[in-house]
Formats: sequence, structure tokens, C-alpha cells
Amino acid sequence: MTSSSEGVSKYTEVEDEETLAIGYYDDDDDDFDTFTDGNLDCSCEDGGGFSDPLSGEVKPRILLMGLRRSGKSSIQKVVFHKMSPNETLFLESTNKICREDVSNSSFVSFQIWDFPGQIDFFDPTFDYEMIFRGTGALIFVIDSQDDYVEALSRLHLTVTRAYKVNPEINFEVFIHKVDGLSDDAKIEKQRDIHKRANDDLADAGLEKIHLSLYLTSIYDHSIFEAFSKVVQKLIPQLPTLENLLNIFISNSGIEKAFLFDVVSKIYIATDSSPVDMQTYELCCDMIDVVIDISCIYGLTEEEAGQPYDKESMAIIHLNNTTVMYLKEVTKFLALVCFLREESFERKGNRELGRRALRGKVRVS
Ligand SMILES: Nc1nc2c(ncn2[C@@H]2O[C@H](COP(=O)(O)OP(=O)(O)OP(=O)(O)O)[C@@H](O)[C@H]2O)c(=O)[nH]1
Repeated sequence: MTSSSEGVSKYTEVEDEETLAIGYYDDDDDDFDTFTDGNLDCSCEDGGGFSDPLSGEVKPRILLMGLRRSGKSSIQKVVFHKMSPNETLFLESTNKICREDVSNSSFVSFQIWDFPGQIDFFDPTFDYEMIFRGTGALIFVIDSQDDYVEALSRLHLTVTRAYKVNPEINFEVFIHKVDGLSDDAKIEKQRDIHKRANDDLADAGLEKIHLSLYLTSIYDHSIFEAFSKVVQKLIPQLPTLENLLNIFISNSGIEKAFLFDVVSKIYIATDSSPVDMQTYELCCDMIDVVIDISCIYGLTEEEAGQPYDKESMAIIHLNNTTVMYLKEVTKFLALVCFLREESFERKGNRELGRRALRGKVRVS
């Protein structure tokens, strides 16, 4: 694989991996603050007497629930704090609800609430109605390497209670830690969990509740892909974005286009052709390469901590005649495209693509 990257900013000393993830630039004409720990506003509270800190705010809430040690905190740390998967081995059990504000852009803007596995949120002193009322998505994490009978009954209880309070919640089930399973075992687990969970709902007369199942692991890109899908459902502009990307690819010889949040590597939209895991992984790798190269060679001292800016773009020629093209769209968003070499080399098309990348797919 050969790669070329232009304009990926100037060099600065990078102290640690977290700097890469959170030290992005502050754009004057953008209202959003730099994505720092300040924006990843984290706070933990006891379950009892929990008041609604969000009254008046419209940010959707994503709840992470599931039994102890199922992997909830690891998911949050890996996706939003760039923690390496191996480091999660040392995470302590969560004993309070941890709230985190994720405000990367107008599209990726929500709160994540990580619940301790052992919490009894149906305790009468615990205001679960308040929690479910403002919830956009409830992610229930099941440890696939463990016996999941208890997890399924907990899932049923959680979903039925939550649905009664707020039928608009998206119920997302992460069949997690699948890295230890063969492909056949993964499919079998998913089929079994799907059947048992839906049978339980049908027995309760609640077959109208829809559960979306995902096979996830923090040791590969599956967790980012699953989180992308959860977040996409909370973006009201998604159909418009998809439509824009469809128009864009139909006019430019591009085969596949993604709009990425570069900080979390969540893709917030793509055109309507199917997404395969390998394509998604390539996009994530390309974002990493751009940010790494920019940090190492791109930043001057004055611009320290701004590895992604208006000038950021990169072209990577893969060895299978495919070209990958990345271009900054807004402060935290990147357009990542795949096209054939011959389309890329056609000068007219290349110019058209550039103009489109610069102007057409502007997202406010
Ligand atoms: N193999 C594997 N292990 C994982 C994965 N995700 C998390 N783990 C491990 O699972 C263990 C528990 O993870 P936590 O994130 O602390 O689990 P939790 O659900 O937050 O636990 P509580 O805070 O007790 O509710 C850790 O040792 C993680 O390293 C995964 O995808 N695969």
C-alpha cells in the first residue's frame, strides 16, 4: 500500500495517545468547543435520589446497562477515551452511575450513562422513570463468554420497564466479547439470544418491542461499527445526509462515501449501498494515519494540538486499484471515499470530486 497525504497540518510533540484523540483544533467559525476532557464531561453519582440534571436540555441520552463485568465501562473507554483494549483488564467495577457528555459536533452530541452492573434501579428510592424518560437509546450488554440466562432475564425486565415509561427508546443489545468465539459460534449465539429474548417479550404480550442485536468486541472494529449504528438512529438529519451522499457519489465516480466523526471514529452517515466491515476498518485506519502523520510531521509549535484542520486531506492508493480519499468537512467531520484508480485519474472527475469535497457536501 502506498500513501500520500497533503496538508495534514504541522508538527508538534505528541505526549501520549490521549492527546491525539482529544487535542483537536478549535475552529474560530465553529461554535463547538475543542474536544477536550472538558467536553468529555464525566461525573458519577449514586443511584438513590438521582435528580434530572438535564431538564431543559435536548441532548439524547444513551444508557449502558447489563450485568457486572459484562464490559460496559470498557466499551465507553475504548470508543470515547481511546483506551487500548488491554488496559480495560485493569478497570475497577463501576459503583456509581457515570455520566459523560460527548459533544463533538451537532450530529455527535449526546450523554452516555454507564450503570454499575449491580445497581438495583428498580429500588423504590431510585427514580428510573426520570432516567428512561430522557433516553434515546438503551444499550444492554451481554457477555457472550458467560452463561447468559441471568442476563436475558435482566434484559427482559429492563426493556419492559423502560418501554412502559418511554416507548420511543431504541433497544440495542450488544452480544459482547465475541472475540473468543468462532464465526459459527457467533451466529449461533446471536440466533439463540434473539429467539429467547423475543420469546420472552411475546410471552409478555410485548412483541411490538424491537430489539436490535450486534456482535461486538473491543478487540476489533465491531464495537465502533455497532456504536455508529446506535448513534445514527439518534440523528434526525440522517435521511438527508444519506441522500446527499447518494447524490454526491452518483455525480463523481465515487463508489462509497462515509461521513466520519474523526474523534470517535463513529460514522454518522453513508450512502445507501451496503457497508462491509473491511471497508469500515480501512476508513478507521486511514483516519488514524492522517492524525498520526499530522501529529508527527504536520504541526508547528504555535498550532500544537491541532492535527486536524481545514487543510486536512489524504489520498491512499491501495494495491487493488482502489483509491481512498479523505477530506475535512467540518471541525470534527471527515468525508472518506472509495473510488477506482481510473475514475480518480480522470482529470475532470478528480476536479469535480475536489470541488464537491470542498463545497457541495457542506454540513452545517
Ligand atoms: N475478551 C473480551 N473481554 C472484554 C471485552 N470488553 C470488556 N472485556 C473485559 O471484561 C472485564 C469487565 O469489563 P468492565 O468494562 O469493567 O465491565 P462492566 O460491565 O463495566 O462492569 P461493572 O462496572 O462491574 O458493571 C474487563 O476485564 C475487560 O477487559 C471484550 O470485548 N472482549
